[in-house]
Amino acid sequence: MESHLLSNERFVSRLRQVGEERYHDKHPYHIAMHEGKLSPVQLRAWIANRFYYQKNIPVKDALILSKLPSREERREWIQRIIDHDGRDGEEGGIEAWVRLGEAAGIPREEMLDERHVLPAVRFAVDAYVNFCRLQPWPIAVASSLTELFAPTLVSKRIGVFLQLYSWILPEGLAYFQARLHQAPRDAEHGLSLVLRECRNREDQEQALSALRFKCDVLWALLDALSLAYPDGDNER
Ligand SMILES: O=C(O)c1cc(C(=O)O)c2c(n1)C(=O)C(=O)c1cc(C(=O)O)[nH]c1-2
Repeated sequence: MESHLLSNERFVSRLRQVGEERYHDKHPYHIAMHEGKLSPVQLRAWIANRFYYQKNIPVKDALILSKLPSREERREWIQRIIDHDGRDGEEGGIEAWVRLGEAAGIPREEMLDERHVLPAVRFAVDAYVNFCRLQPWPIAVASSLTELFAPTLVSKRIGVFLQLYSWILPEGLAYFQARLHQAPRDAEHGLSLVLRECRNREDQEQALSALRFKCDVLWALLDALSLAYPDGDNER
């Protein structure tokens, strides 16, 4: 393996390359979603399973928060937890995701009691939380850098849902709208921390591996959905 430090420019381009190769927008289930080809059953299954990812995001962010060395860094990072958990007067992303489910016809209690969450989805998401629990914080932060690729996709998804899944009530899309400004801010902050902290090639390679691992988490989630909700099977 090469051992020289990558320039910031080269390092960022390697990080982006990970997304180009294996971000979840390349998964057949995701491609079908964005082509309007998912049945209501398949799309509801995606929403109900992604809820388990959403509810665990602030948990993994709290684990990272607990390791950040300075007050300034914690002050910035804590916003991610507030974005998802909300606070008085702000509903937050988890509640917005429940409302997305309701707009798609999934009763609130069915989202909250996790009855639709597939075992492999649970294992993949738990693996992400545990990765952030166990890894050094700059590597855990690197795993969040899928957020570099999310905004373009989420902005496309708003149009896709409005046009191709018009049976979903448009007020359910508030979650995605909020992410359009939250995700670029989070990605920029995360990237600045990773660039600052990864000061040798080994660290940089670990950060790249962390990002590949995270892409695999998102990919595994869609693999599980493909298996449980194959094309042409609208009964479950
Ligand atoms: O809908 C998506 O395609 C998508 C992808 C990702 C991602 O790439 O991990 C996140 C989100 N959405 C998202 O809404 C979100 O809050 C989020 C937080 C994180 C993270 O790892 O910290 N990823 C993502």
